[in-house]
Amino acid sequence: MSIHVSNLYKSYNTHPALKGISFTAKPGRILGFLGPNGAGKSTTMKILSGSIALTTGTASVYGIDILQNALEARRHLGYLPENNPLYLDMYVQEALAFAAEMHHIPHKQARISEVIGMTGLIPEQHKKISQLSKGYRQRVGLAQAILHDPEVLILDEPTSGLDPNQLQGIRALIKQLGKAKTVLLSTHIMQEVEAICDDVVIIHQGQIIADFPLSELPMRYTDANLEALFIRLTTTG
Ligand SMILES: Nc1ncnc2c1ncn2[C@@H]1O[C@H](COP(=O)(O)OP(=O)(O)OP(=O)(O)O)[C@@H](O)[C@H]1O
Repeated sequence: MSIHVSNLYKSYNTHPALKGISFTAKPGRILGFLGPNGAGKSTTMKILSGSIALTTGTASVYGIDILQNALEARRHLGYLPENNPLYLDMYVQEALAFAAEMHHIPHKQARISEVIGMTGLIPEQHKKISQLSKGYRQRVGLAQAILHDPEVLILDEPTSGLDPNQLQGIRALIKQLGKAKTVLLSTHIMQEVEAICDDVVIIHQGQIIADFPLSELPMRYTDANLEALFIRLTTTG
């Protein structure tokens, strides 16, 4: 019940980006949200985070309807948007203090220090964001997303463009976070899904074409692995 999407439609002017999608992401599990470029992943995540409006349908975060009670739904949600927009001129501590202020977090400095520790930012915490490597910038984005300790995390391609060392660190962090939270994660890296996700939803041309627990892949499909299944489902029909 942590993220529930029901019959969701979204059109950009006349272009239908989502054509009635429904799925559920469950607490304590990481859901890999997969699909080719332009399938509708970011659109879905933006709607859930309240960044853009839906056309029709319903969605809830932590049991709270995102239209009827948008502010309350957002309190329970941490969102890392695609391309992780950050204020490059800010220092790490400053950016987190700004985010803490927005969320009205009590004992601000203690929580910032805690999150800096959790996200492995201690060695970089006194730098400007513009001085950080891409991997550390992702950590700042994640730190901002988890600062208010939301039950639900929406991460739009959190590992894109990272080198293998940075990848490993960020994946370990997401896996750790996923033990206690509901995580909806989009990625194009099938290996990553196999490494950290519990559930898989595949979207293609604005429609859900697969929705299953990863452990059931061999029982449900004859494809050799997730990549083979993804390619078969998104290049036919
Ligand atoms: N602001 C917009 N205006 C018009 N069309 C848009 C807009 N944003 C997205 N679209 C279109 O909606 C569809 C879904 O796009 P979306 O960004 O949700 O896909 P995605 O699955 O996140 O893709 P990618 O993997 O490339 O990030 C695409 O056809 C895209 O061109």
